[in-house]
Amino acid sequence: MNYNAQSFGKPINIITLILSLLAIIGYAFNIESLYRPITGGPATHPLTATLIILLTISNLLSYLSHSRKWPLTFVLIPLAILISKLIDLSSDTNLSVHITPFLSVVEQDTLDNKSNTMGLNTTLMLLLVTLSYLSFFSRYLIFSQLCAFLALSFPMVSITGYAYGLESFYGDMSLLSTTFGVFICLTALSITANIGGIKAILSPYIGGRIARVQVVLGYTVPLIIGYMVILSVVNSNQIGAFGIYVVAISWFIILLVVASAIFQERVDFQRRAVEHALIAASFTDYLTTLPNRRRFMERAEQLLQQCIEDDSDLWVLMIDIDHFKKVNDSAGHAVGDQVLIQVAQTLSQSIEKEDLVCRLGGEEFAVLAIRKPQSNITDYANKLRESVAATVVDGYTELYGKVSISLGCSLFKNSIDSTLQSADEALYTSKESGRNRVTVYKPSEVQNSPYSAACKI
Ligand SMILES: Nc1nc2c(ncn2[C@@H]2O[C@H](COP(=O)(O)OP(=O)(O)OP(=O)(O)O)[C@@H](O)[C@H]2O)c(=O)[nH]1
Repeated sequence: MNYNAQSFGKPINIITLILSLLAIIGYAFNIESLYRPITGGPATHPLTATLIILLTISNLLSYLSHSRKWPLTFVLIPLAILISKLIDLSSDTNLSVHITPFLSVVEQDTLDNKSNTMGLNTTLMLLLVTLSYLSFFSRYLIFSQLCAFLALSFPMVSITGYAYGLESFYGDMSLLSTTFGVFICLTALSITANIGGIKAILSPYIGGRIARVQVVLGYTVPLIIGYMVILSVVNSNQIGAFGIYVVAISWFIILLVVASAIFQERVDFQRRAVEHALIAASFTDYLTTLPNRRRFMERAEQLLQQCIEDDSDLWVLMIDIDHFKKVNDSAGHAVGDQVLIQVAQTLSQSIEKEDLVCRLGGEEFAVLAIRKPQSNITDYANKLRESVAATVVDGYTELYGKVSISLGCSLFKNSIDSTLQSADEALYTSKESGRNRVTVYKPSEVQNSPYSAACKI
């Protein structure tokens, strides 16, 4: 068994083993209080204690040894005993009597009219726990969890009986059997704690936290209200109290659901806000707050569709600050950052409303310009260049002069990537031709020369 997340089962299993051993010691040394915790109440039958010991040992072995042989053996023995017990209960045979330890004590108790039997509830509970272990060893994990969960309902009914003083609820199940019944069912549940409902309840996240509170409140509150109802029915025969009980429980469930919805909504609201912030951050350049390359590519696809629909042109303008290394070297990296921020601001203020400017990285920017005829694009690019040249950057321009940029423009071709590449080639031409200028990529000329002609306006 993998006990990483299921570790809560280990100590419970050991406590269960100790309790059942105490019951056996009670039989061996004639200490009745060890197997009959309430004087005159039901006793834990020696066969019940023996079966619990076998099941707890199986559980212990499963995480002590790597082989499944021994844990399985310690489960198959209880299975055989429990089947014989079921046959006894259904057809008046006495198969299990032959394998009952301390039979003389049991027989004496029967003669003295003291309750000491292994009833149907205990048998079914232990059978379900055994099936839970068996299906776990056979890797039917959800079925294992289901069996353990169903098994737990038997001692829970018994607990309710002891709490309310209703003998018919606990019947032959002693308080001790009820206690280690709960424990062994929890141990059986713990072995599949990494999956299904148990995993959800134990989760450290919101769902698990809400589920744990709901499980605890959902059991204790109706139990307490029910106890008060029982008292009022017994003391003053007020049958109407049951009606109040039903209404109280219904409102309690509604309250629980509403409280959980409020809590969930509050946490989910924070999660949504963080999610939006993360999405925005993933599309934004951290320094200039301009859209980044990722947003550029996404927007390019959208604008392209628009341009196809209204049969207009889509231009890509590649922009690079000239000699930016010198900016850093002369004025320092912090001033270099300020230059980038100011250039970004100028560009975003200078482009037309439906266009987009982004920082591709380093000192490189790009503009997506739509609905501009070829004759206008050079003017548009030069307008951007002049705006940057007129930009004042505190701590730089007054000492080192204007900031200049070079631009390369390309009309959309087969894909955004190839258009970027063409614009980059045009930009390279601007740089080669002396910087602080605009070059428009001309496909026809590319066939003869690697770069298009530069034009300084
Ligand atoms: N301050 C600052 N500098 C950056 C940032 N990103 C890139 N750089 C610098 O930008 C400079 C780019 O230099 P180069 O690629 O040689 O280009 P250049 O000096 O502008 O020369 P040309 O492009 O040929 O005109 C490098 O020194 C990088 O360290 C940034 O976010 N902040």
